Amino acid sequence: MLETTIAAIGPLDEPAMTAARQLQARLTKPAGSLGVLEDLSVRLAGLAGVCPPPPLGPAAVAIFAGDHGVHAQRVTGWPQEVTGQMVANFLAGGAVVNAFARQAGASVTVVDVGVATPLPVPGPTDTDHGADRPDVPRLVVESVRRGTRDMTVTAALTREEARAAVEIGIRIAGELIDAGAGILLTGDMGIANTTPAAALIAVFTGVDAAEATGRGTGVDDPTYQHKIEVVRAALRRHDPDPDDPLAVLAAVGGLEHAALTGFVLGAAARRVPVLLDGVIAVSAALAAAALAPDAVGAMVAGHRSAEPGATIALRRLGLIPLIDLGLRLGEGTGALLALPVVTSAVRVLHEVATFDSAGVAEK
Ligand SMILES: O=C(O)c1ccc[n+]([C@@H]2O[C@H](COP(=O)([O-])O)[C@@H](O)[C@H]2O)c1
Ligand SMILES: Cc1cc2nc[nH]c2cc1C
Repeated sequence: MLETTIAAIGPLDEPAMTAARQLQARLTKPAGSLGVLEDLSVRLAGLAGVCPPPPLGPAAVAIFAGDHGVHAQRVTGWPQEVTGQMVANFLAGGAVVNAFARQAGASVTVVDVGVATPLPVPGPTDTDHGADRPDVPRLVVESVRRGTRDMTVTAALTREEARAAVEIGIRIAGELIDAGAGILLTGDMGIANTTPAAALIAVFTGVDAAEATGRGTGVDDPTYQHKIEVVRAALRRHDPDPDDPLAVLAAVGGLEHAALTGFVLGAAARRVPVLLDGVIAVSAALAAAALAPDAVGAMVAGHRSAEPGATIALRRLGLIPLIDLGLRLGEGTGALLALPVVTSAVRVLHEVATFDSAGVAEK
């Protein structure tokens, strides 16, 4: 499934992008005055293969949740149980992501790819009502294992586990698109997951652990220095080859990072835009780009996370974040805030009059 997905990912359509650029030049506004939105509209036309690209249709956020063996190295101030407890909060509709999803009109799907603790939520039969109720968060349990292994001791995942998680992400993307989603948004939940995100960013971009690592949920100075050393130790132990992205995900990744990699690939293969959230999403996007370089065409950077690694990853991907509000929450919150910017970019191509049609004089 991974191989067929990668094979289905192709470049942006040049004629559609040319048509979008020409249309932008005829709309009743000074050329270039919509800045990044103009480039975004051109890329979305290239992804759809038609200008204007179809209106985006329903948005779906998928929150991939997992736990991390490296939590044992004290890289975060939060207990591991918070991952499962927040999953319950997402399903109850009480998290920030739920408030933002209601504001944006997006559905919420929570995917347990590897939460360590038993979920304090009702069984699957009590939660599958979400399928026909887009306003109700839905739980999908696809646990590969109950948390990764400690990457400072051994590989976080086997290659097979990493592949399984990637393929879950591909499948979730396909299911959401089949159910009508026109844009996918990434979300993540996993106490300690900024540590593997930093390691992935260091491997795929070649920067030092100290540059890729941030404070995550907000650790103090000694813990931050220790966290950098933990990332460094994992990189030294595994020395992962960036040309073998599955091996990188297995050595120093996480189950939600791997699933997000697949989610991005799945969107790209179906030529549906995928709006990236924070540092976990962009670390997974680097893995997706390493597996399929053309997948970058489907990626839209929702925001610039406060985590320093996010900026490094976005620069490598050549993506400009749509908003920059100092967010560092995850869950998909930054992607949801950026959603109206993306829909507005498409709306411009559909709704704005041309100089000719509106009788406005040109320069
Ligand atoms: O999205 C981000 O850029 C982001 C930045 C910092 C923290 N987070 C969230 O916080 C959790 C991980 O933080 P930590 O400090 O435990 O590694 C995890 O649930 C992430 O969703 C998310
Ligand atoms: C409370 C809490 C909520 C979160 N949402 C995403 N990551 C999180 C981490 C914590 C600690």
